[in-house]
Amino acid sequence: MIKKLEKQRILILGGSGFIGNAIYKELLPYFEVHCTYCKQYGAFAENHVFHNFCAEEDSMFLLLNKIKPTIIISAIKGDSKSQFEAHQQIVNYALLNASCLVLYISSSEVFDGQFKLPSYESDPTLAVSVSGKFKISVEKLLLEIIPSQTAILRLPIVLGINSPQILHLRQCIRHQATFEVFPNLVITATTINKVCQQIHYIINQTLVGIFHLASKDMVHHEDLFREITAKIGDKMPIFKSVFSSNEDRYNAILPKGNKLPNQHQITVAQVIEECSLNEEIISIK
Ligand SMILES: NC(=O)C1=CN([C@@H]2O[C@H](COP(=O)(O)OP(=O)(O)OC[C@H]3O[C@@H](n4cnc5c(N)ncnc54)[C@H](OP(=O)(O)O)[C@@H]3O)[C@@H](O)[C@H]2O)C=CC1
Ligand SMILES: Cc1cn([C@H]2C[C@H](O)[C@@H](COP(=O)(O)OP(=O)(O)O[C@H]3O[C@@H](C)C(=O)[C@@H](O)[C@H]3O)O2)c(=O)[nH]c1=O
Repeated sequence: MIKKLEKQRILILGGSGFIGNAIYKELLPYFEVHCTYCKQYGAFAENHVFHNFCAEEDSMFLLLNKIKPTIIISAIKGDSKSQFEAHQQIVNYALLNASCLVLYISSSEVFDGQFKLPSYESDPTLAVSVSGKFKISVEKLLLEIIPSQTAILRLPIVLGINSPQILHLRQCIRHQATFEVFPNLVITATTINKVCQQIHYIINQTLVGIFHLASKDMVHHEDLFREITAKIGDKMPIFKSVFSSNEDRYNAILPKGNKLPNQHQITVAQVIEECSLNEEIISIK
């Protein structure tokens, strides 16, 4: 039995989601972990460590004072005003609890307004999408007010054998359906297993700052999915190439100034390998 670190109590906002639930499963054997869900009552209402929280209806202040977390991981979706207000409550709570660590799951979308080059941790953010601008606003809120308690975890597209994207790809292969790819989009990628390992390490080391939890090399979006498909088997979906410009466009975040140790890094080849594990393993999982 792995000894739980009694002192830490973790609250995962969005613990019913793809990323949040994977983090929950990763940390559960080691820490006291609480999660929130919003609409997925069926799956989580009976679980006593899952608390119903929808940002536009419920009070983050009450939730935080009920759970009294020492680590907060924000993995909720949405780019509304209520999500921002919820994060303002998180900041107020952290100001009163100086040892509380806040991990914010951000995204490569914070750089979707500049596409000439890949982006590094210290590059100025620039977004054109609503979600990218929203994430920048939360990053700024946390970094300006509680910088010594904040870890900004920027993620690229997160894959893995049970990830929504790969399950969608397998469906498109099975039913010969169209799968959208971007031939001139240069991205980085990662897997949910690697993200969970990295977040576990960041918590154990109580690291703060900005992290690009992405592959250390880049790939064209279309090539990534074609290579995964080729490794899965000899059937293909109908790849629908979507061109948004003639020359290469980057939406790639690279780790550089804040790298984790080698064993916590990942390459595109490793992402492809992990995503193309055969289905038998999926059924065991
Ligand atoms: N998936 C990816 O590849 C990447 C994701 N990210 C970011 O990670 C975060 C989580 O993404 P992902 O796990 O894929 O998303 P999911 O849609 O799988 O999960 C979203 C979570 O947020 C909860 N939620 C939805 N609406 C609200 C609301 N109004 N108030 C409170 N909680 C709400 C959901 O609860 P419920 O389902 O119970 O309603 C769920 O727990 C997002 O911020 C996303 O931008 C960043 C980069 C890549
Ligand atoms: C849909 C779309 C995506 N993209 C880019 C964005 C991203 O780098 C890559 C994959 O986007 P998808 O929406 O297909 O991936 P997907 O995994 O569906 O979406 C995730 O992407 C990451 C980056 C996030 O930040 C998450 O919030 C989530 O949006 O393709 C475009 O350039 N144009 C588009 O029209």
